[in-house]
Amino acid sequence: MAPNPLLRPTAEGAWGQTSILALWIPIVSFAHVFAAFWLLKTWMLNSPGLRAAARKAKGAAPGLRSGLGSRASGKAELEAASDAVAIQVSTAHVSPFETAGAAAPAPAASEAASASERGAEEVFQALETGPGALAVSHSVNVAPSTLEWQGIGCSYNAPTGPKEVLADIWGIAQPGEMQALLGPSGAGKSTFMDILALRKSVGNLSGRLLVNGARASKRFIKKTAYVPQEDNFVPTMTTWEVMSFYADIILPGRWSSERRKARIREVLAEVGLAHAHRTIVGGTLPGGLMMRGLSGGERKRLAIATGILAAPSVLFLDEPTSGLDSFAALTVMGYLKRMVREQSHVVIASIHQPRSAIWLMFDAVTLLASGRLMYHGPREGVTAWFGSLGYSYDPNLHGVPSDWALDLVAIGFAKPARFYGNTISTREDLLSASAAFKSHYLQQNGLTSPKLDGPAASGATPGVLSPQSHAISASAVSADGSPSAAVLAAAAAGAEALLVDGPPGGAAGGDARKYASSAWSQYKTLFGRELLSITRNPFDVAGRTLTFAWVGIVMGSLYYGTPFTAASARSRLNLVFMLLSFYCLMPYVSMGLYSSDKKFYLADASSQLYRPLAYYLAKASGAAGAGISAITPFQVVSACVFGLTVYGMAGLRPDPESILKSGFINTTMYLIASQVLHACAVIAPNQDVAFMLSILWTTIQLLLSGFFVNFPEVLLYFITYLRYLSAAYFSFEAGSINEFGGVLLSCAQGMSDTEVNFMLGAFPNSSDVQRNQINMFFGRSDPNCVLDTNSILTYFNFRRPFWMSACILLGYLGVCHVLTFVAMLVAARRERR
Ligand SMILES: Nc1ncnc2c1ncn2[C@@H]1O[C@H](COP(=O)(O)OP(=O)(O)OP(=O)(O)O)[C@@H](O)[C@H]1O
Repeated sequence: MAPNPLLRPTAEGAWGQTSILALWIPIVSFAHVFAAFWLLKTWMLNSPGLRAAARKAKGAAPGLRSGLGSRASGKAELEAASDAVAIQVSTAHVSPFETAGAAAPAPAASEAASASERGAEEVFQALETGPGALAVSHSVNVAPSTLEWQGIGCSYNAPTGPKEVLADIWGIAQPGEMQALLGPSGAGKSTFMDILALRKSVGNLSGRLLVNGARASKRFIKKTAYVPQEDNFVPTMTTWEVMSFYADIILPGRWSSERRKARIREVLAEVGLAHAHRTIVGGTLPGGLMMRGLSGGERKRLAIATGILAAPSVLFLDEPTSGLDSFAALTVMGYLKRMVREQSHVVIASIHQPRSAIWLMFDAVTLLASGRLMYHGPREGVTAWFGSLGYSYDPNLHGVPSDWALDLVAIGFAKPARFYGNTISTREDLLSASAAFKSHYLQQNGLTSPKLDGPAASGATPGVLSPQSHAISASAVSADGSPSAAVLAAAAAGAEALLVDGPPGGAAGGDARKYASSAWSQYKTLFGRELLSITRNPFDVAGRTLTFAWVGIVMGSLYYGTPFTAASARSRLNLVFMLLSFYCLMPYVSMGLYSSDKKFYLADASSQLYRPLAYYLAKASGAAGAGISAITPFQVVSACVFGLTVYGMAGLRPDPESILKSGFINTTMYLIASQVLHACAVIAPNQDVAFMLSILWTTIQLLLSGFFVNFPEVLLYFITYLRYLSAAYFSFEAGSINEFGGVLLSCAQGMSDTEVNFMLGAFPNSSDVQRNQINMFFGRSDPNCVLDTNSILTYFNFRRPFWMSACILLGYLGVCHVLTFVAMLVAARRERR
């Protein structure tokens, strides 16, 4: 028999004899040094004194040294930033109480003066004492836009039949106007706001949406900003970094880095956050760790700051005061009010029970109830309008008019007259009050109700309403055939700039290309955000690396120094399989992270912030999602730490080529499993379903890997073809070929009865002659006895060359990526709003 270099006839199976010390000791050491580095980082992040010292040593501000390349900014620069802001401020205070007024009905006498005075005092206090108390001059102009909506309706196809949630809603919002969207819970406020913001992609929608008198096109979405109730910031990023991220994504690509920074400083000063530029946002990390950062009010102002960064014409805010205490709510609204006045944004904010001072900041109000329009117009006119219907407002009895209006239109519960006075209490009353208002509104504005032909437009179109329905049609104009006066006024004011590229003065808000920045720039920015979220959560990286290393050490200890004898065939086979099973299972620790990643993406996708492909590539090439530490390089490190530790300790095939091949197969298997779990998280509507899908996949992987089931023995053989869906099957094949291909193991000492029985059991289909040979050769000692492990490969029918299995696995990984990307696109469309 030809001597085989891998054959170790003298191997006795002694401790350590075959373990590869030169492999596992460096790997385990590396894992601990690597983890120690990240633990040190954790310690530094949590020790303000150390941080300050490090900053001093480097002469830079870490809060601004973001790792986002061009976003980096030093201490000197920040100080310059503060100076710049100081230079830009003027001393003009803006009263939040100026009203739009002219066309407003006479204010009800009942708008309690005391409330007004109290509110005014508090608001001034808030605006004067805040860090951004002074009015800031602006380097970017807002393209003024008038938004008008006519006969907006929305219904859903519920199992019980069509469910109408909005019907025939009319109104208009002018530049520089702050509008409140009020209504009892379930009135349809969010639905309505989503429609106005062109962010509604489900439901049957009808009506018209006009911007400066022309149909609202898909591009209008770029002129709007939507500040959701729950913000979507990476908790570990600082205020400055969050702003830089958005600046890089939504400000025009042609802007220089300096100009971007200047704009950020300007906006932070505007919302009173200049002092908090280094503060981290804070909140709960995907892993559950809570980080302290900005206060609730500051966080809300940061959300507003990101909203106004690109100077949108229309800013939508969903419950901007929710979760804030009364003073923080007032401060937020005060900043908003000033900004609206200075910059001519249109602000539409849904709001629940505003305190009187906040109520007084609104110029106009839209009141909805049960999906019907109850009132739309100047704030001061609410009481007068309902008074004209016989529902009179008594300030002593009803308090703030907004509270009264909400109580008035809420039906479905008892409203004793002694508390509520004359009130709307039945659906009939509500419908009749709504019809009265609609007819009053149309008459006042010289409009006629449009006859909407055919079925309502489907929400599947990005423009929300069908394109033809956006146009001013004959039925959507005033009674004399011309567009409504407000629309004409806005158009005459030059607000047409909204829908054309490059507004006068190069305002950011006017760039109507679908994306402000190039794909490459978006990729870099997104990659930077992912990387930053990792480096700011170092404990996670350290924890994962150590987990992998120690699980590897435990497993490696169990198989330590597996001898190169025929008796070790079973252990070696088991190890090859256990390694790949481990790689199938380990990604489950990241499922929560994959789900939170989806949330991040969907929120950004609804605003069309960046190209989905840029996001995906940033993630695939470097990161697995905002806030996720399992980025691909880290995944590779973890996978290698575990696999090579076990490999070295157990002493699998020791030549470098086999070690590399094993590392490749195991890492690829791990990446595939991670990718499949990620895809499941994207496809599934919730995490429970994601787990179910993933478990189904993992079960198929392991069952059909070939380790548990001897395929030729399966009665329903056709089912075994499912093995071609199993990446574990190909991994097991490649791993086995790598370990056993062309290897002769010594059986010089003979085998114990147990080992002989295993050999017999391992090859159940062997002929009697072969069984006798096994007994004869392995059952007694013979210096020339060898086991040709190719017989193991033949038994499992593993014939594919290693390179072919490797290519199949790479293809599998590629398909998983494509599927995940497509699933993301579909989810963004399906689950948008
Ligand atoms: N996808 C949907 N399918 C069916 N009904 C829906 C759907 N989305 C919303 N609705 C229903 O539409 C109605 C209006 O919901 P919406 O969220 O707009 O109300 P809201 O005024 O914002 O309420 P809240 O103040 O409680 O947030 C509710 O009855 C809600 O159940």
